[in-house]
Amino acid sequence: MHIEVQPSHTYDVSRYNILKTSLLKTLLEGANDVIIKKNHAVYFRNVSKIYNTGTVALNHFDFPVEEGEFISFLGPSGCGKSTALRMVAGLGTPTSGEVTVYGEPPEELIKNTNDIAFVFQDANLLPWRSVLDNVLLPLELRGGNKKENKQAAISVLEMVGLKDHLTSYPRQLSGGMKMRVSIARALAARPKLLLMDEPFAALDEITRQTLQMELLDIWKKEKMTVLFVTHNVYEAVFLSSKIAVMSARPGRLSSVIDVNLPYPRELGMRTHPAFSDYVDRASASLENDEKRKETV
Ligand SMILES: Nc1ncnc2c1ncn2[C@@H]1O[C@H](COP(=O)(O)OP(=O)(O)OP(=O)(O)O)[C@@H](O)[C@H]1O
Repeated sequence: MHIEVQPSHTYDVSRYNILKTSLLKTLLEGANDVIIKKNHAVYFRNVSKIYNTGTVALNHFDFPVEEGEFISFLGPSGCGKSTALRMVAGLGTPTSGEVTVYGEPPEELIKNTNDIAFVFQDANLLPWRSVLDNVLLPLELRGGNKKENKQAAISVLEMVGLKDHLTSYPRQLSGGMKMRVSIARALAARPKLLLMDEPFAALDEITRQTLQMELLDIWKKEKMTVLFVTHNVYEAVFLSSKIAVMSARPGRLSSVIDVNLPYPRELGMRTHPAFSDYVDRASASLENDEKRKETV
């Protein structure tokens, strides 16, 4: 006999143990193969994506993401990182295979919940709205209590260090500040899953490092799952609990690297030999893939 168990979205240890106990009973009564599935925030199951131009952006991409992880998608330009991320946000569907978020189609969650939020490389702020009003926008679109919405927006703006700029306009902000507003806007509705597509790529190195630290703080505080697209090996190692290295187009999963460096991560960590080892492993995985491609 073969039994599969999918625990509910919210990880509840006591329920899980009761489940295990009753399964054990079943097992003793005759089952011989029990699989307890982990809670998955996102699951790419054998996903392929062929655009109508004929471009194969993803090819049999298979990757589970557990709740609470910080995952980076690392890979060369055009390998399908954004395509994969956009599908998780319900912006595009697989040609074959399946993407689920908390076991459901992402379009359903986008329609019915605030569970998924997206931060793009460009902050995409509305120039005629103040910082506070930009962050309020998605909350207003969802309706709800005006006073509570305002409180929620102010609270996330405090979290990203912008509480003194509520009435400023985007033209008065630096690139780093604009990105902070964009992150605050994504966080305002307290998503469970934050999707980030090269959010720091256009920033100078110092601002990028500061925002990386702040993002890790927020991730820990909010207990979210983060999917983060980057080309940058150092950024991937510094931020991630796990790196999904993708091969050049058509995008496949080339390797998965568990980054077992402790959190909180300090900037000084970048000079540690263990950090360099992970950078070497991720770089080697990217290079091997390039070589494989050349010999095909
Ligand atoms: N809407 C589209 N129609 C046709 N082709 C597309 C579309 N979007 C992306 N592509 C192609 O699919 C491939 C993967 O694109 P994608 O943007 O997912 O890659 P990426 O890894 O995120 O690249 P980059 O790191 O340069 O942003 C590329 O060849 C791209 O040109």
